Amino acid sequence: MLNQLRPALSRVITPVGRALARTGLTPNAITLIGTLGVVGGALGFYPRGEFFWGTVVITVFVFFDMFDGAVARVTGKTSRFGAFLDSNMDRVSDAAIFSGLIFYFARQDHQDLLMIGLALFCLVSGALVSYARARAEGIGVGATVGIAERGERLIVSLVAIGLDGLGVPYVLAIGLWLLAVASAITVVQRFVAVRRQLEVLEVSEPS
Ligand SMILES: CCCCCCCC/C=C\CCCCCCCC(=O)OC[C@H](COP(=O)(O)OP(=O)(O)OC[C@H]1O[C@@H](n2ccc(N)nc2=O)[C@H](O)[C@@H]1O)OC(=O)CCCCCCC/C=C\CCCCCCCC
Ligand SMILES: O=P([O-])([O-])O[C@@H]1[C@@H](O)[C@H](O)[C@@H](O)[C@H](O)[C@@H]1O
Ligand SMILES: [Mg+2]
Ligand SMILES: [Mg+2]
Repeated sequence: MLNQLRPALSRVITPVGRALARTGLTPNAITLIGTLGVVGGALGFYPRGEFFWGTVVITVFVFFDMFDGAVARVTGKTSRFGAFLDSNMDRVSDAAIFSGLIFYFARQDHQDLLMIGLALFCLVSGALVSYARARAEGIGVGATVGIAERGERLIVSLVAIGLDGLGVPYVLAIGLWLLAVASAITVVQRFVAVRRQLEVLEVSEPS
C-alpha cells in the first residue's frame, strides 16, 4: 500500500539523494551504513529496555534504505548486485529489530514468554512475506501485493516500540498483535496472487 507513495516521496527523497551523491558515498556503502545503524540501534538499545532511543536511532538509519536507491538512480549507478544487497540487508535489519525485543523479554527481570513468541512470529512472518515475493519473482510471476509490505511493517513496529518507550501502556502488545495478524494475511494474499497467476499461465501455456 505505502509502495504507492513512492512516486510522491521521491520528490523529497531525490534531492537528498543528490546531496548524498555529492559526498562520494556509493549506493552500496549507504546500504551498509544504514544496516549497521539499524542493527546497532536495535541490539545496542532494545535489550537494555531503551525502546525510545533505540527507535529514534533505528528511524534515522532506516531512511538510508530509501536513500541508497535514490543515490543509485541519480548517479546512474543502479546495479543488480545493489538490488540484491539492499533486499538482503533489509532482512538483517528486520531480524535485528525483533531480536533486540526478544533479548529484552528473555531477560530474567522482564521475562515474558508471550511477548517473545509474538516478536518471533512477527520476525518469521515478515521474512516469509518477503521470501514469498522473492520466490515468486524467481519463478517468473509477481507478488507485490498485501496489506503489510515492509514500509507498513516498519511503521507499525517502530511506532509501537517507540510509544512503549515513552510509557504508553499496552501499545507494544497491541502493535505486535496487529503486525502478526497483518503479516499472516499478507502471506496468504501473496500465495493467492501467485496461485492465480500460475493458473492463468497454465491455461494459456499448458505444460
Ligand atoms: C512519539 C513516537 C515515538 C517514536 C518515534 C519513532 C516513530 C517512528 C515512526 C515512523 C518511522 C517510519 C520509518 C519508516 C520508513 C520506512 C522507510 C523504508 O523502509 O523505506 C523502505 C523502502 C525502500 O525500499 P527499497 O530499498 O526497495 O527502495 P530503493 O529506493 O532503495 O530502491 C531499490 C532499488 O535501488 C537500486 N539500488 C539500491 C541499493 C543499492 N545499493 N544499489 C542499487 O542499485 C536497485 O535498483 C534496487 O532495486 O521504501 C518503501 O517501502 C516505500 C514506501 C515507504 C513509505 C514510508 C513512509 C515513511 C513516512 C514518512 C516519510 C517522510 C519522508 C521524509 C523524508 C525526510 C528526508 C530527510
Ligand atoms: O516484500 P516486502 O518485504 O513486503 O517489501 C520489500 C520490498 O518492497 C523491497 O523492494 C525490497 O527491497 C525489500 O527487501 C522488501 O522485500
Ligand atoms: Mg533501498
Ligand atoms: Mg530495501
